[in-house]
Amino acid sequence: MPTRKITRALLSVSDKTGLVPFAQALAGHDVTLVSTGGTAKALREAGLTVVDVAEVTGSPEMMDGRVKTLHPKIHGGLLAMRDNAEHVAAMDTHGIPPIDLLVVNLYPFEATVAGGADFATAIENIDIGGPAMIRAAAKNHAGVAVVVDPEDYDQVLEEIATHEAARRAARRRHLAAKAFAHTGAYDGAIATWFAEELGVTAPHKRVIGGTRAAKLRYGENPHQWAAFYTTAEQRPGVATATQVQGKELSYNNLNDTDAAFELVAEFDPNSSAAVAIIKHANPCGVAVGSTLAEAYTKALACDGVSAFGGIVALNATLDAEAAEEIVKIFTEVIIAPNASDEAKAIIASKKNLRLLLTGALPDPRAEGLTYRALAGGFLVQSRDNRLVDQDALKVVTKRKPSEQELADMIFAFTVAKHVKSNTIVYAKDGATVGIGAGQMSRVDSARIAARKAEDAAERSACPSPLTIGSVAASDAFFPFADGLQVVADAGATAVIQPGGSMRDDEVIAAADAAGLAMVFTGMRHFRH
Ligand SMILES: NC(=O)c1ncn([C@@H]2O[C@H](COP(=O)(O)O)[C@@H](O)[C@H]2O)c1NC=O
Repeated sequence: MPTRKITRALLSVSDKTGLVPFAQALAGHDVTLVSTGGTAKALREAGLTVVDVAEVTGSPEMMDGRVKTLHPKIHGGLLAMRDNAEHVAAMDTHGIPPIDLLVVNLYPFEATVAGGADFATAIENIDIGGPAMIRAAAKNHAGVAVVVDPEDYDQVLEEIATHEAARRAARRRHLAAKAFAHTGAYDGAIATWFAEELGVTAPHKRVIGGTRAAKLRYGENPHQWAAFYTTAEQRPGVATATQVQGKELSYNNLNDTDAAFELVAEFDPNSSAAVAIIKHANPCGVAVGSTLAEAYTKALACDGVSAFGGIVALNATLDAEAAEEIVKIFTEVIIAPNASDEAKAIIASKKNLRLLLTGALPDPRAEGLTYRALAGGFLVQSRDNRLVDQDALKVVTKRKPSEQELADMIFAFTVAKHVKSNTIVYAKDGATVGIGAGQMSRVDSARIAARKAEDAAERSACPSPLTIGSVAASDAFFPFADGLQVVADAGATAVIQPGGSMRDDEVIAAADAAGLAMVFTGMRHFRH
């Protein structure tokens, strides 16, 4: 069906960005403007001639705006098929003027609830007339162009100017698809809010709405396409960050940077500077220190080989001293809450290096959801926002840990929470000295971590691996004493683990026999 020239447009928008110049351009093409209360007022103030929706419907806006456009004279004008004789006759009979262009954006429901609105205010911000019109126009895209995003205004003006029928039809399909995604995400946000209000954690249906933030060059591998979508959550991190410099971020960069920043945010910047270096979403070095430079140097010493091409996350403003250290080796991404001008200038010497600034750290204790796609579905769970506190630890061995051991154990367990299971993390003096990640056997993780510490010692001409005199953290209990024995053989003097194995007694006995101090957290941190 050949698309009709746009001669009549209905504009009803909450976000009035770009509205006036767009409407002026439409008027310049002799398009009749029909509009609702606030939109009409804005257009008239700009000197434009507007037909009120109430004039078309013969019915006033009523019930605090709950009913404005919900009328056959509007919906008939949007839904009538232009090439259907019966539809056209119905328009004639009932005095329904066709609408060729619909420009609607919705009541800002997500922003309203994000601002802490009460229940009644949130309900009033559920747009009804807008989505009804959008869906009607999108269904009838053969006859109506539907615009839900001010970014598309120029595209429509171009369509009007060029009158290229074939391209116009194709574009209208794209606009319709975008419109349905828009109302779908809008309703998804309402449903999610409603479930939260009711305290329902696993509602019968769940909709995840996101807005494309970037088309990525490729996915995890070059033969996979990928894009990055952001939600309304506003959690500081890759989704909210400003990229100060560097190459375009890749799929893997985004995934790794997210892991890095979430890990480093566990450490309160008021207590200590913290740095995490991440590869393939696992840390290859994490440390705290009195300065970021000190923390970075300590983190790098853990596994300087793996750190090459890594992601560096910092829990405080990147300063010049730390920047000088970081640029000494090839790094893909730096993420920090902020950076000093001096630090930015130093990073600028590496033009490909991406620097992301978030303005804030994510709150590791905040509630939220995490998702994982499976074949034919997805898993949802609450975020792992917990961490054992020192007072809840249970000493299970004859020997009690020293203050230093205790501090290192909490540090190591915090890091272990962010390492793929099974994990064993050795730490000493506020720095990881060996990390075993993602093994199918806990014993292997313990061995790999110890082996990596040996390699690091060899590289730095250290007489012995730093696991000697270290503490070890295990993300989950030791099912048998064998894993604990590896840790003891590596020279660790204290162990932190959740406990809860059927064979805890055997594990405790092995720890006692080796003279280790061991504490149970009662809390597991699997991460798959
Ligand atoms: N009730 C209706 O018939 C109705 N029709 C359009 N709206 C919305 O009213 C807003 C624009 O209102 P105004 O032009 O008064 O600023 C738009 O977000 C639009 O989606 C409506 N409002 C809510 O449902």
